Amino acid sequence: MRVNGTAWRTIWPLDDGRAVGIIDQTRLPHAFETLVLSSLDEVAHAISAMLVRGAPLIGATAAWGMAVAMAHDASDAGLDHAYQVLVSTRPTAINLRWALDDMKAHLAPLPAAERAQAARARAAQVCDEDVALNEAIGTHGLGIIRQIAAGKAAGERINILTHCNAGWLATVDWGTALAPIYKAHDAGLPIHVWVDETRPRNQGASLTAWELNSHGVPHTVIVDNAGGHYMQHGQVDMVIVGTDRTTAQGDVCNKIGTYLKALAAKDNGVPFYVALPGPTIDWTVNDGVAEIPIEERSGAEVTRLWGRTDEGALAWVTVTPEGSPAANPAFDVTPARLITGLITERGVCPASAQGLAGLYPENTPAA
Ligand SMILES: CSC[C@H]1O[C@H](OP(=O)(O)O)[C@H](O)[C@@H]1O
Repeated sequence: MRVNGTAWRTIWPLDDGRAVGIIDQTRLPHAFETLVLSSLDEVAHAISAMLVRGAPLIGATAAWGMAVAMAHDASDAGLDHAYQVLVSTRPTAINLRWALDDMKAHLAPLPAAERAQAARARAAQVCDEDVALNEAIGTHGLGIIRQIAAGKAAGERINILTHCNAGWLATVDWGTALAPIYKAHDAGLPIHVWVDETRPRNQGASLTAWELNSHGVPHTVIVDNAGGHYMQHGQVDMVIVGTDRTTAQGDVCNKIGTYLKALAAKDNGVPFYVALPGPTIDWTVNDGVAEIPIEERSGAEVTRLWGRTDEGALAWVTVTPEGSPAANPAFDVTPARLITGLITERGVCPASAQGLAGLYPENTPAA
């Protein structure tokens, strides 16, 4: 995506794959800073500390983490160690395990001397594939937005609510939930986006708003608790969110608060769509609430906020009394029954085993 006229991806190889460059997303929106990750541990920290985040980007970063690791130690022990370090960084987004399993399958059969080059090539392919998947999601999602626009007066604003950040910053490029929005905006449709701030890490207020600002997409940042109110007052034409893991039955695990948005959408007859790239489907689980591990992050993410002071300094502030404990589940699961449709790179389908089987027949067990 372009930032001030310069085309960016969220991650890129350096030093012939012995290092990778990233955008440090913990510094946005107040500072656009890049970092060089030149060791397995630096890559692992970038994922666990959310310098990079978003299911597809976590997978892509892990793939590059394997390439960086192979450049330093391509032995069988080195391969296993790299896998274990990276797979333990964050538990919920299935893209992490998918990418690591993919890399290990490509590398394990090779002689150690060939692994570094093979890892670089496969990691680059994972990134290019992600970009293509997301652009295809954008195209299919644009069709949904056009259908919604057809039901409104010519030129009437189309209001879309999104939660967290599932934009190009959450992927290698294009994004998932925001890809249809970029396509619609670029096609000249009168799009407006309600941006959930998305406590506690404020991926909406800090990242989605920054993305939409950079691309010139009209938007309004709102508190997480305002979405239902706008739906009740006919101010939301559709909801579109991302996903960190979708089950074979169509249950969707996404940023905490997504489930509540889906309940409000159902109650108000607002179409609720999930942008879903194939690698985010976990074909081994069915019941998302029972089976998907929910990451519990530090309570300090709830009790403290990072931002810019009126004097322009970047600082942390504490918003709770000393001694007040805080709980911080990072995701929740939206049951398939609350989802209008899944927007994938292969087309749009119902959130159901049958819907997914129709688009991904190679992954569904024979009847
Ligand atoms: C395109 S998937 C983005 C997905 O990832 C986010 O989680 P996090 O920022 O903690 O990595 C959020 O669930 C987004 O919907």
